[in-house]
Amino acid sequence: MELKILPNINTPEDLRQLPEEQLSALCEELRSDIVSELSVNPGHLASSLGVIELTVALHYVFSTPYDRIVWDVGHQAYAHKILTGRRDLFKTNRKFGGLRPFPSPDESEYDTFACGHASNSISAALGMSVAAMQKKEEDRHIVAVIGDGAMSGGLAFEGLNNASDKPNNMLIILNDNNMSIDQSVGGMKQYLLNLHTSSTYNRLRFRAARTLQKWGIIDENRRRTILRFNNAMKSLITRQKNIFEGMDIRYFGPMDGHDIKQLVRVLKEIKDMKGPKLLHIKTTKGKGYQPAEEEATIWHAPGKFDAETGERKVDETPKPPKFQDVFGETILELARRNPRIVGITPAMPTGCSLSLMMKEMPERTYDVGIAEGHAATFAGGLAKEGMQPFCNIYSAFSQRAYDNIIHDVALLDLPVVFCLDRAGLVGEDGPTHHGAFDLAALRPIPNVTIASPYDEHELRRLMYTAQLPGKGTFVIRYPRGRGELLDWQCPLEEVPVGKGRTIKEGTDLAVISLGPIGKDATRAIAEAERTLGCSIAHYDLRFLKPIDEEMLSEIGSKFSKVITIEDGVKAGGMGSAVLEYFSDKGTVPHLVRLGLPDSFVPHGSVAEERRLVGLDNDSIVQTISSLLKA
Ligand SMILES: Cc1ncc(C[n+]2csc(CCOP(=O)(O)OP(=O)(O)O)c2C)c(N)n1
Ligand SMILES: CC(=O)[C@@H](O)[C@H](O)COP(=O)(O)O
Ligand SMILES: [Mg+2]
Repeated sequence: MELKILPNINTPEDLRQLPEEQLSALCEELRSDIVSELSVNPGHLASSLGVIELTVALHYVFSTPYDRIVWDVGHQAYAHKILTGRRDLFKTNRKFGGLRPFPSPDESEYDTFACGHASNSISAALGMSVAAMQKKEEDRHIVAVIGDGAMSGGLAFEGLNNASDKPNNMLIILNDNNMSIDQSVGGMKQYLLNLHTSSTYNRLRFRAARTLQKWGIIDENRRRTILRFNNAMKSLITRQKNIFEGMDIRYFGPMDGHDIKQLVRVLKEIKDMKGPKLLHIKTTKGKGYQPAEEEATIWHAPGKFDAETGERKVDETPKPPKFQDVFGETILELARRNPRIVGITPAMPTGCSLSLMMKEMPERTYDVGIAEGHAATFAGGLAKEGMQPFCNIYSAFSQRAYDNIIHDVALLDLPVVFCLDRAGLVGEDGPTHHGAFDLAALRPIPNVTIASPYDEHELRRLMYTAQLPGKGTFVIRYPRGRGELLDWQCPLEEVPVGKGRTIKEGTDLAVISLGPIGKDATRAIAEAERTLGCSIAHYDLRFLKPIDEEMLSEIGSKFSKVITIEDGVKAGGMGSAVLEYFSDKGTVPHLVRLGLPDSFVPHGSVAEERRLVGLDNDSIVQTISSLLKA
């Protein structure tokens, strides 16, 4: 498509100069631009396509950046980036050193808050709205844009609850495409579907009030009073329980979120209304790009594709499985044998491959929505009554479940297996999504066993071990992406809890690793021995907790130089645990800890991120070389 309007839009101010009649054409140009760019530079496609009209309308009607738009998750904000002066840089989106994966105030004054983890927009926008009132900035508008999936999160409800109670003028836009990454689930989904029935009533109400104003029968103030009064009357007459209205948050909609003309009109009408309000728009995830509309889950983040044909570029050569698939296949295998096993995911069934078990055993699998804290406590309840839950949560999102794991699972010593996927550096999703903190955060919690597999076989064995009787709360963390074994289907055997393994003997120095980064350590050790002519021992700790004191004692007696390698923050992580052990014993070797620094690691490929933090092959070899000379 030839772009005629978009190249002239460098800021939202340029957009606001356009006549309204051109907005629709601009939306089509944005759509075409995003599809063509993402076909070669992958990212979150379907959600962004679904909010193009909304994005244009918001920047057209509101005075951004003075007015604040708070995006929820931020995976839908590509049109926002393009319209806010970042079109030229969009080809660097998600690349190392390039545009950030999600809106970030560090990057642009149009990006107003932290994005990446779902359901925070209402709380953040409420804070901003209350701040505007405190500062007497009565003319500043604050808009939160939240999806139906994110609306299922507990934090969103907490924000709504508070919004109805504190004076504020916030506008919440509920972008309802009836999809999360997978199918939307739960009562809120059903509730929003039912709300559709009130749409005709709302349309008529608006039209009637506008006509009365046009005819000069009522003025603007009166029209607003009537609309407000009508809302109250509607509740009285129909006793229809609209949860938002019931909480004194004025509700508008649902309306077609792709009708740019109507969107602009309605936003203009409601923007200056006082008090909290919610505009419910209905959109289609993937709008305007047929393959994405048809299979929104796949096109949530489709990888590279042919923009013309919609054919995804999938490399078919045989490869080792993704860790998530080893989890998915193994839990299914275990569940066939053990009828007490149930699977839980907070909104990531495809992402963590619990979908495999869901297909065969829908009655024993639970997608609980974007609700990590609930997922953990729900698992606790199941375990308390004798079930054996496997609760799979992405490591970064498990931060939301910290107290639930402590209070509702570990404290009761309940046998829940937490499988933390995407542990360690995740690549292009960047700092919000790196699984950096789980080891350090979970280590101090009593009653918890923490393990990480060296490879796919170990993941299977650890999963088998974790569901055996008496194993208590058990955490298994593993990374995003593929392992290295084509023949990953080993027999399911018990692993001795709290026992590490010697991968190779050596004499000059010991390397202790935890998890699949141990494979990288194995390679670096081989290179160091080859190039430096040294002999290095390699130990796979396997369990962070209970830590293998016997193995550490042996290492302490044999080596004065030790390197620890982990794919998590150094502060409080595995290296810290090893140091604590030696310190408690009174003999501390010269110990170098490799891991993530005390700073947020930016986005890029995993290889680039590892290089940056000193966890790539060359850095490990270099560290070995330096320590040998020390
Ligand atoms: C706390 C948290 N849990 C899970 C995710 C993963 N996630 C990202 S987008 C998304 C779906 C969001 O659905 P919705 O808000 O409806 O937006 P849509 O993709 O439909 O536009 C999920 C589950 C996340 N980013 N944050
Ligand atoms: C925006 C978001 O949080 C998810 O879409 C996330 O990017 C998924 O990550 P994976 O690609 O690792 O499943
Ligand atoms: Mg949605």
